[in-house]
Amino acid sequence: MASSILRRFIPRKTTWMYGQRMMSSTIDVSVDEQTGIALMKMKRKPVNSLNLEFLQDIRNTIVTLEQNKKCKGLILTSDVPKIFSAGIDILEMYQPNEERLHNFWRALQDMWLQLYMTPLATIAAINGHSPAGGCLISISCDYRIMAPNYTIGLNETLLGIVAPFWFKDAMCNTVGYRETEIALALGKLYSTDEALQKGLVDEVVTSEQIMEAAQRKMLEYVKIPNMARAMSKQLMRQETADKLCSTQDSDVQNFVNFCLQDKVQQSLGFYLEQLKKRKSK
Ligand SMILES: CC/C=C\CCC/C=C/C(=O)SCCNC(=O)CCNC(=O)[C@H](O)C(C)(C)COP(=O)(O)OP(=O)(O)OC[C@H]1O[C@@H](n2cnc3c(N)ncnc32)[C@H](O)[C@@H]1OP(=O)(O)O
Repeated sequence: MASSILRRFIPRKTTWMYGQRMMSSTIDVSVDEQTGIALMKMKRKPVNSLNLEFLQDIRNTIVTLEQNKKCKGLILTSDVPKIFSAGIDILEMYQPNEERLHNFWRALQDMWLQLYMTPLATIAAINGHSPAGGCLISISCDYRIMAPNYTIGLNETLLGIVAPFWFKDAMCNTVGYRETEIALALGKLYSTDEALQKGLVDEVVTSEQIMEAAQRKMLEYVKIPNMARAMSKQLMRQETADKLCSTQDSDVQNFVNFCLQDKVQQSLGFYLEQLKKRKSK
């Protein structure tokens, strides 16, 4: 399965395990050993934005769960009200330290490869807004359930930046070429209903029902013989993952060069200002 990918990365250990519970400062995980279903709640306040350490924590958690023989499925959700994840922490890209910027992008790549190719069945219970990197996490799961009145999409162009090819590939694999082309150009944030209509999410239920719906669907997944299910996933996804695996270093360098451009820094600074202004209105 993803073992060729997994062997290449040895994650930093920051997640603690107490019996069936794992904790870090940004993630809460519990494993139900009867059903084989793990629940991971993201809790990096205020908006679950993805910084270097948070990305490493997410990846470590997936690795640890993969090593737990009793765990077959993972439900990802948020503990922050109304926000699944605000995507990449913009402060990682704005006025960055160059070495950290390298490490940050590598951590994002590694987290994505781990999540996208994990042999665990994965369901995103999207209980809040899910722009950009939040959308990437969602579309990297096997199944998506979303609560009403939130938004999801790859809105990078609105920040004056560009979704990398592997975000684009994951989106294309989910909603198709033409929809992705429109979505990326316009930085489209879909409402929950639009997302369902376009196949960006698979199911819509109320916030109150979302965990029950995710558990119900996950029971369907974990009932399937594990190896057959995991190999089918690999069949669908390996080619996409390999595209990044074979170009990880140059992808990091492209990202760093892109971010360090004055124009990009100006756009990010402007976007951050807008976020603050919006808040004070
Ligand atoms: C070659 C390739 C090059 C580049 C590729 C880069 C790919 C990038 C991928 C990304 O993920 S970029 C990030 C995109 N994310 C967004 O655009 C989301 C922006 N945020 C929002 O829209 C909203 O904050 C919200 C998520 C809808 C939540 O709204 P709410 O009203 O509940 O909160 P508020 O806006 O007041 O935010 C609280 C607090 O958090 C800060 N914040 C929000 N999002 C981010 C973020 N992504 N990174 C860092 N900080 C963020 C916001 O400024 C507020 O801060 P403050 O309390 O200090 O004012």
